[in-house]
Amino acid sequence: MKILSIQSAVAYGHVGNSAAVFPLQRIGVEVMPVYTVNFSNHTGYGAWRGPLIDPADVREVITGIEERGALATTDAVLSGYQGGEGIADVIIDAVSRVKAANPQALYACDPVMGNAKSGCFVAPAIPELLRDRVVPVADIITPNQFELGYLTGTEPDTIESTLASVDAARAMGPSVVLVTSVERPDRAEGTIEMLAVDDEGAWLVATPHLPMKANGSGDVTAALFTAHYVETRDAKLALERTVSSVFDLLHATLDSGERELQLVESQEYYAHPRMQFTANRVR
Ligand SMILES: Nc1ncnc2c1ncn2[C@@H]1O[C@H](COP(=O)(O)OP(=O)(O)O)[C@@H](O)[C@H]1O
Ligand SMILES: Cc1ncc(COP(=O)(O)O)c(C=O)c1O
Ligand SMILES: [Mg+2]
Repeated sequence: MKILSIQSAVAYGHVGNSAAVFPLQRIGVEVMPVYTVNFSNHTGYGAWRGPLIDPADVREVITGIEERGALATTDAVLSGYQGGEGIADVIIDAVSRVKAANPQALYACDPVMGNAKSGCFVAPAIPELLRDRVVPVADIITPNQFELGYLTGTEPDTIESTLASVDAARAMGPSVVLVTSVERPDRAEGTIEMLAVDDEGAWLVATPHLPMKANGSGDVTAALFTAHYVETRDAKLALERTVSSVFDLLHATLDSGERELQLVESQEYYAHPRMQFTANRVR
């Protein structure tokens, strides 16, 4: 499998492509990482250095890949943190070029905006661009509950209202929706959930809620889910593999006492997910 992954890069730590590429490679995916920013570290530190990449330069890199003939064998495009507002058009254009070369290819958009705790952490124009231009051309989206609410102008809360928000998102274009960090009021105490919905149904999986918030967990989640879904076209199985790997990665990170994801140390959890959680059909 080959994935064109258009995301941020950081030198220190693991978010964006610096979180997505290695787990994908470890499960055997050929990744073509294209960078939208080249930062020293993620923005959660409050201070960082390094450039946003000019959208024209991002486009050039993709054109160069196209000239190698690689788009015809690209199975998926994955996009995440965009940095500047000019990147949305570059992503949309890349998706149409990949789909022209390989009509079977899927586009997975992780609509990175923020989360319920920190609010929005991207440039002000990005959420609207995602909602109005990018998400409508996606096949798969992987919002957290906060991002799902923004995209659909709803307030997902219970399982019923979250499913209704997912239906609103699916009406915008994407047929597959993975909602991360679902925190419905009536969940089992001490748990956090993830919900995957496609044409075949909807599945919810719960794990213990660990006392931590690691930047990049969403980026690893989006990458693994995309690869597993593209491989199996089975939302339940893709969800169970993803949640297994991500939970063990986060647990190892918590145990380490480090702030950054223990991405490399956790490599066996991607290659051989323990499958310790079962997803339940909710529709
Ligand atoms: N504190 C936590 N405890 C357990 N799992 C977590 C925790 N934080 C994140 N996760 C897992 O990682 C997934 C993606 O993380 P999330 O925080 O939703 O992404 P993002 O960083 O994009 O907001 C969640 O759905 C959940 O499965
Ligand atoms: C440069 C960069 N890319 C990506 C992300 C997305 O991280 P997350 O997976 O926590 O949504 C962040 C968040 O801080 C970031 O600063
Ligand atoms: Mg995210």
